[in-house]
Amino acid sequence: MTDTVTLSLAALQRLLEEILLRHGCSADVAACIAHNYAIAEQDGAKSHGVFRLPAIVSTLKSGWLDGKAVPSVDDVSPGLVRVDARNGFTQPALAAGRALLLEKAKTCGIAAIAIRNSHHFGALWPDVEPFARDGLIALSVVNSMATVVPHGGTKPVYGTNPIAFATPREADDPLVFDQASSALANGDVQIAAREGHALPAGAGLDRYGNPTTDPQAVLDGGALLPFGGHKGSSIALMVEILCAGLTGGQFSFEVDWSEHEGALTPKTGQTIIVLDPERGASAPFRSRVEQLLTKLRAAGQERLPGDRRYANRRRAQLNGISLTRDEHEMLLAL
Ligand SMILES: NC(=O)C1=CN([C@@H]2O[C@H](COP(=O)(O)OP(=O)(O)OC[C@H]3O[C@@H](n4cnc5c(N)ncnc54)[C@H](OP(=O)(O)O)[C@@H]3O)[C@@H](O)[C@H]2O)C=CC1
Ligand SMILES: O=C(O)C1=NCCCC1
Repeated sequence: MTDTVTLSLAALQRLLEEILLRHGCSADVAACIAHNYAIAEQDGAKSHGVFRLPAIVSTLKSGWLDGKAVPSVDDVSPGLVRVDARNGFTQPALAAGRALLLEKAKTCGIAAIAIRNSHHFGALWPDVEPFARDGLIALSVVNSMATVVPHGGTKPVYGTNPIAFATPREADDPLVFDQASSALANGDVQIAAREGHALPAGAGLDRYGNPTTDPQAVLDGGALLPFGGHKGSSIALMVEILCAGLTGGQFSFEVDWSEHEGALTPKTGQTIIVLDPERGASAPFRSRVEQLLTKLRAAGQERLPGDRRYANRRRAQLNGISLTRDEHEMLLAL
């Protein structure tokens, strides 16, 4: 018996959809979330692919997250869409406001969507890459639950607060980066604990505020550090302000699921700003992007953000998505 099971994207998506339907999601929500986690797995986002399904199921069972929520979309101004996810996942809330956001960005050249009362438990690039495929630049931020200390502090206040950016290119796939503002994503700490790997130095603190490379010590009441000291800390601060202050959602430190045993997803907010480069740029935008990327390659940067992910995607499109037998059995059990 082999140690892996290979599935097509469609087959993985169907399996995830069935799990979500069985645990109380509506058909629309199940399809949207299954797509999101299947493409994350396909592109090699191990920390935000099928790995997340047990925690999603446990959260749905706890009653903390509403898998049937119907988002409400509010056309606030020529440049702003607000969406109340009504305690559902973020991705269906984004899908509900997306057409209006695109229309505004095309009309004004710039527009934003501010989503609140929303649970984002996945990777951010699936949110921004499609905007770049529609010819727009997109910048997105999400906050989560307090697991990251501010620079110089010992108590967690921030989430791992990722930021993602996508821009169209001349002929290639969009250029996309998507990164936590902490030294590591919490998902990678969980994977390190499960697999018995040490964390890199400078990523975590134990419950007493001492530096540690033990992932379990970080998970048992410890915390993560921002990447790059005060610089990552300020990015996490900005993410909180854009995701909670602006949207009306909660700061990471306000997330309180204590009355919902088994809850693991953060109810916070997400903001995405999109720009139409055809309206704003002073020179042909896409060729200017290519000039910069050519210069980076010439300067010795062999790998651009997104290269690994696109390579995984191409491999999976040819050969299917490979899950370990344990991962596949975990999904079947759910
Ligand atoms: N929902 C939430 O609240 C949270 C979600 N996350 C998600 O976790 C995922 C992982 O985050 P994180 O661990 O910080 O990401 P990584 O550090 O793995 O990667 C960050 C970015 O840098 C790129 N990159 C990595 N290595 C190189 C390199 N050597 N040269 C050039 N570019 C490089 C990656 O491209 P590539 O993709 O091609 O490897 C990616 O765009 C993200 O998808 C994020 O959205 C994280 C925190 C919270
Ligand atoms: O990996 C992380 O860090 C997180 N991912 C999903 C949401 C919570 C934080």
